[in-house]
Amino acid sequence: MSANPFDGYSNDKEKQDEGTLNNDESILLSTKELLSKATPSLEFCKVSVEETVDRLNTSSNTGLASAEEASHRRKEYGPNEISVEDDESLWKKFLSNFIEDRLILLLIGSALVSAIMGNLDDAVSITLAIIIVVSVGFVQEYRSEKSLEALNKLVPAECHLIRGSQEAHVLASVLVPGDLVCFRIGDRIPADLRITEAFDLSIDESNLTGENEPVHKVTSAINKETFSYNTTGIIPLSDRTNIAYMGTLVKEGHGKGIVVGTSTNTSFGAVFEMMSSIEKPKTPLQLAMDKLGKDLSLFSFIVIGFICLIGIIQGRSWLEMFQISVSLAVAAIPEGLPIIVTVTLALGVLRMAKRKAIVRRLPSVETLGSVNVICSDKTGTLTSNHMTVCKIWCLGSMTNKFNVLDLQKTKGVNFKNYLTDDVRATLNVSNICNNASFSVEHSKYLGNPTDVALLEQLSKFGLEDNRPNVKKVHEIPFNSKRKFMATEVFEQDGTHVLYVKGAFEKILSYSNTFLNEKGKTEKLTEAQKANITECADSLASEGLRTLAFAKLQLKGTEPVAKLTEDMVTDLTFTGLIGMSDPPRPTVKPAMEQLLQGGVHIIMITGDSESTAVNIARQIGIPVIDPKLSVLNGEKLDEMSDEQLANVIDHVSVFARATPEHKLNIVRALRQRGEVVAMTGDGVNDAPALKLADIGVSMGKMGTDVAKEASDMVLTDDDFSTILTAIEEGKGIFNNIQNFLTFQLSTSIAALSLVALSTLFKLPNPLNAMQILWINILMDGPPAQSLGVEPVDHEVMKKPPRRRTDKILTKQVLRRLLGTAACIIIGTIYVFVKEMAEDGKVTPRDTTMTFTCFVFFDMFNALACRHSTKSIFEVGFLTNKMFNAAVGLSLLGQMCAIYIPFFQSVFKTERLSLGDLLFLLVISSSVFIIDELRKYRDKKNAQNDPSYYSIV
Ligand SMILES: Nc1ncnc2c1ncn2[C@@H]1O[C@H](COP(=O)(O)OP(=O)(O)OP(=O)(O)O)[C@@H](O)[C@H]1O
Ligand SMILES: [Ca+2]
Repeated sequence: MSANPFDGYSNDKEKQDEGTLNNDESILLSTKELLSKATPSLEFCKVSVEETVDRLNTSSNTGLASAEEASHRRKEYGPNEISVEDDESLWKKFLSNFIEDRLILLLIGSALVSAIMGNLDDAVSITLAIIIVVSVGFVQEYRSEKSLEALNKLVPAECHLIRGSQEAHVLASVLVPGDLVCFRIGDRIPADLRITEAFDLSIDESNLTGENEPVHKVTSAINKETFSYNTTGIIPLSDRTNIAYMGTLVKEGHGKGIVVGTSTNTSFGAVFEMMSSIEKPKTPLQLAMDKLGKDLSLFSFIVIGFICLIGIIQGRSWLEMFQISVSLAVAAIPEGLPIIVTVTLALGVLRMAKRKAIVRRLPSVETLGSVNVICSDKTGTLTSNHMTVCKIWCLGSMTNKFNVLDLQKTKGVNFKNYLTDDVRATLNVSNICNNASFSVEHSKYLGNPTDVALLEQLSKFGLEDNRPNVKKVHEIPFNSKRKFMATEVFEQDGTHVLYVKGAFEKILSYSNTFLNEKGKTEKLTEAQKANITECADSLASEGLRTLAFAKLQLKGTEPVAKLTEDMVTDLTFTGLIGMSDPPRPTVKPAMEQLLQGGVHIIMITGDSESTAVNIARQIGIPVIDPKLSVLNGEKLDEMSDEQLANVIDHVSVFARATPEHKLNIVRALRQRGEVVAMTGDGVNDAPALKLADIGVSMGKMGTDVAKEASDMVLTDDDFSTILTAIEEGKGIFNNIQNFLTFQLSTSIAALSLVALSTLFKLPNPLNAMQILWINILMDGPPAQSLGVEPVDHEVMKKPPRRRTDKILTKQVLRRLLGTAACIIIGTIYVFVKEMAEDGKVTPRDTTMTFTCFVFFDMFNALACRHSTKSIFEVGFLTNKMFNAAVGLSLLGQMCAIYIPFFQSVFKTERLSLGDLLFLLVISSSVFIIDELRKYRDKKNAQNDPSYYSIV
């Protein structure tokens, strides 16, 4: 659906098996050539960092010198955006509609035949009708295109830029060659970069190369000789290991790079241009509508063929039969159906965007109404991921869990007095083992929120950022699987130290000594370890995220050759820090509503059990018995998939979960046939977001990786927006059912009317032009306006729709057949009555029949605004577009019977006021009968609490 340059195609989405095309392989094959195009990354991967800096006249520390320089370059290279121009002109598109539709061609043919036979009147009217039919279709198609285009602009890409030694968070479109960009785990690369700094960096390039394994990236230049075997002399993309490509995702570590190529000068730009020419696969609903359309066409063709045959056997005029048949075909075949569905979906999605939920893949709209399990991660989704350090605890100076340094309660206290050696050391580890950085522009720290919180509290103790005074040589970056981070540095005096911070169980299991309040290292006894664990648990059960800090004196004056995880052992524990991250205020009420609607909610978090349970209770996720309702990562590891599937019903909190656990949980749920929504913000959520039926990510604070993997982005980061989205999703579905009821009943009525009159040897009650006009009502504005009916909030009371439920349910079919029957009987009655008066068919008779049908249709549309509620409950004024569409249609009908020119086109006559009133009374029957049905259903369902809509 998207033409967003930063929205790559996913190539491993399991949910694509639902009938949508997965033609990635062919895309990749055909893009191979494009990718070997010589982009700047090819030139720069062969040269050193220094030379890159030189050639682009920039700096690998401070970036481009000034904003003037940048704007100068921007003039030369243009903005870093990829847009696809549609070069076909509107006129061409409009004209092509006349030739592409075979039925329209037939109509044109019949107009020509009429003209040749000297029947100029007919020829003119048919031509006019054709122009109107095509124009209405064209306007709708154009609207659908425009609204789809608007969808693509909803999620702009951002990046972390250093320019003139100032750091800032900016839109990716401002980048120019020479700019210095920082990126870390979870980010999307904003342009083609020559990497200048890399810490354990690996990047997922699958959307460019199709290779699923992330590529390890380095800073050193590529040696030309190594690739001499390649006849073209072009180094393959996957071998340019010092280049970070635009649109790829950082899977591990962090680094910096200099922009070498922007917009179309990147490899992604080349692929994108090609990709945008490929049509997006249709959604299951659209496919179902296409199929329905085809089935109906076949059916109508058979009926029309039959009518035509009988008519000719009866000796009616060839030309008249031909015209009637073709117009009937135009009318009865709901060619407008798929397009109305698309417009309804697209408009619905735009409406959702206004309510802060951006749908990235159209099919999710259909799934929203069926969600019955929501898995949510905690940090950043249920909480705001804005951490504040609350408590510090060190073994030496505080000894037990009742004695904790509380940074919040003791206001007005001078914390400098509490700087015992172990507290100081803990703060120092939290400072050095940290990747957040200060942005002057935003006057705050940017980076991982945990890291940011740790730096923010230093000033309370009168401490400054000590990182400029040490030399960092290696790092093991934090990730959710590892759950710790380690930094190897040389202090100013040359001491060689490893600083470590992370989940307290981890750090504690790697420690065998601790630092006491005097700064002496002591052996850590089992009892003391138990004491630390108890204290960490006590902090966590207050809902605090609890980290442990430790260090290790390293030997030697040279950096270790390679810093690996197994070197993180025999650590000296320094202390614990607890940070608060309170739940978002809107989460609790949203949870209540979801639970009421029968949705099962599961929290899956990387945080500890106690923290998770505390937060779960705060937001109203039921944790009745922690033994049954809470599972942690270790226990999960011991379980088979089957065991997991068996217990999952009772579990509401999963703690210490790794990304794989999150994935397994979602998989287990889906295997049980549940429709799962997963919400998340972090890199650790991405795989599960992808697998879930609907992945929902946070737009403001969420990582690019999570957004990329998700189907829907919440731009306000507010969990309760999911409710809105589900509501809209259900509403859209109802609207589609409603206009289907309207369209199909009209279509069946028109078809049957002509068929019956032919069968009973009556003259045709409607002529070709009249049928075409009815077609415009049926396929055009009135039908479309039913698609924008505002959502009824009560839709949330309805239980989730089953995945397998059809759109045309028995109830819908029964309803539309009933309506059609009513219209047919009413119209035939009027026709026969008029005809009986003088014994032959006069223009007055057809005018009465024609107007009767149109009035019927308008009342039918009114009845179709809601499937179960009376229009008096829904309100006559709640859908403005509907009133406008119906008003216009009626005005059109009046023109058709009162204005001489149109009278000659439609072969009509003026009717008296009495006639109109008579027709209104007859045609309102369809509306009254439907109101009675609604009343009866409501009465019958009075005792059913979930009753909202039986359709
Ligand atoms: N920057 C960091 N450095 C070191 N350790 C960290 C860092 N951030 C988090 N941790 C530790 O790792 C644990 C797991 O973090 P992880 O990112 O997997 O999940 P989370 O963010 O706590 O929760 P959720 O999955 O709900 O978003 C945290 O509870 C914390 O103890
Ligand atoms: Ca998270």
